[in-house]
Amino acid sequence: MLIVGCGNMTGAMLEGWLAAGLPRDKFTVVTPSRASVPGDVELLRDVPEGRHFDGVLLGFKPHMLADIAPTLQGVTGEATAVLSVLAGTELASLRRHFPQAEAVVRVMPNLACALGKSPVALAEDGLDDAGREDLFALMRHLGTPEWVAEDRYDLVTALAGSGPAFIYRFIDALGAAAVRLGLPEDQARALAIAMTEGAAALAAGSYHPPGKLADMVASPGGVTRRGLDVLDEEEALTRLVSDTLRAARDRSAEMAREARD
Ligand SMILES: NC(=O)C1=CN([C@@H]2O[C@H](COP(=O)(O)OP(=O)(O)OC[C@H]3O[C@@H](n4cnc5c(N)ncnc54)[C@H](OP(=O)(O)O)[C@@H]3O)[C@@H](O)[C@H]2O)C=CC1
Ligand SMILES: O=C(O)[C@@H]1CCC=N1
Repeated sequence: MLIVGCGNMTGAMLEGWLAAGLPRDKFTVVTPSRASVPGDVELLRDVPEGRHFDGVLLGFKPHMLADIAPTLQGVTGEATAVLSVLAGTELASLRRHFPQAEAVVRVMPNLACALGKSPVALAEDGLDDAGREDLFALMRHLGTPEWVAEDRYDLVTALAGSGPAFIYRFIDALGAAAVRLGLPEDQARALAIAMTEGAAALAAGSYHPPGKLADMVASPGGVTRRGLDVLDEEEALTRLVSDTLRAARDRSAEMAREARD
C-alpha cells in the first residue's frame, strides 16, 4: 500500500497496522517533509515511477486533492483501490479523480487507530464481495470497522472522526473546573483522564446503555444526582452537544459541496 501524506491521521493508521503485526514491507510512504515514519517503513519524497500498488491511501488535507491526484495516476492501475480519509470528499469526487481505479473507498477513522481502538466508517464504490471482506479485515486491525451509507457520512465524520476532540474538550473542562474549585492542576488532569478512561472502558464492556450506567453511579438524593441535575436542566448538555455535532456535520457537507464544484 502506498500512503500519500503521512501526518497525524495516516501516521496513526500506520502505527496501528504495524502494532497489529502487519509487515512493514507492505507499506510505502510518500510525504514531502516528515523526517521519519513509524516502523522504518520505506519513505519517499516523490511518487515513485514504474510501480503499481494494490492500495493507495490518501492522507493529505482535502483541499489538496485536485493538485495531488494527477501525480498519482502512474501508481494507480485497474487493480488499485484508492482509499481516502479526506473529510468531506465524496466517492463521486474520488471517482472523478481516479476513473481508472478498481475501487474508491472512504475511510473515516480517528487517532485511536494507533491503539487499535478507533471506529472506522467505510463506504466504497467498485469493490466485489472479496474486496469488501479484505478491506474490512484490514480495518479490523485499527478498531471497529462499519459500513455506512454515504448520505450519513457527514454526521459520521462529526461523531467518529471529530469526536475525540469533543471528548478532549470535556476532559479539559473537568480538569479546569476542578482547578477552579481548588485541586492542583496536575492532580485534576490526572484524575479527569483516569476517570474518563475507566468510564469509557466500562461503557464499552457493559450491556447497559450509558444512560443506565449514569443512573447506577447516581444514588438517589446523593452527590452525583446533584451534578447530573445541572447537566440535565433543560437538556443543557444534550443541546450543547447537538449544536456541536450539527456544526461539524454541516462543515463536512460544505466541504463536500466545495469539492464538487
Ligand atoms: N486528524 C484527525 O483526527 C483526522 C483527520 N482526517 C483526515 O485526514 C487528513 C489528514 O489530516 P491530518 O493527518 O490531521 O493532517 P496533517 O497536517 O497531520 O497531515 C497532512 C499530511 O499531508 C502531507 N502533505 C502535504 N503536502 C503533500 C503533498 N503535496 N503530497 C503528499 N502529502 C502531502 C503532509 O506531509 P509532511 O508531514 O511530510 O509535510 C502531512 O503529513 C485530512 O484529509 C483529514 O480530513 C480524518 C479523520 C480524523
Ligand atoms: O477536522 C477535520 O476536518 C478532520 C475530520 C475529522 C477529524 N478531523
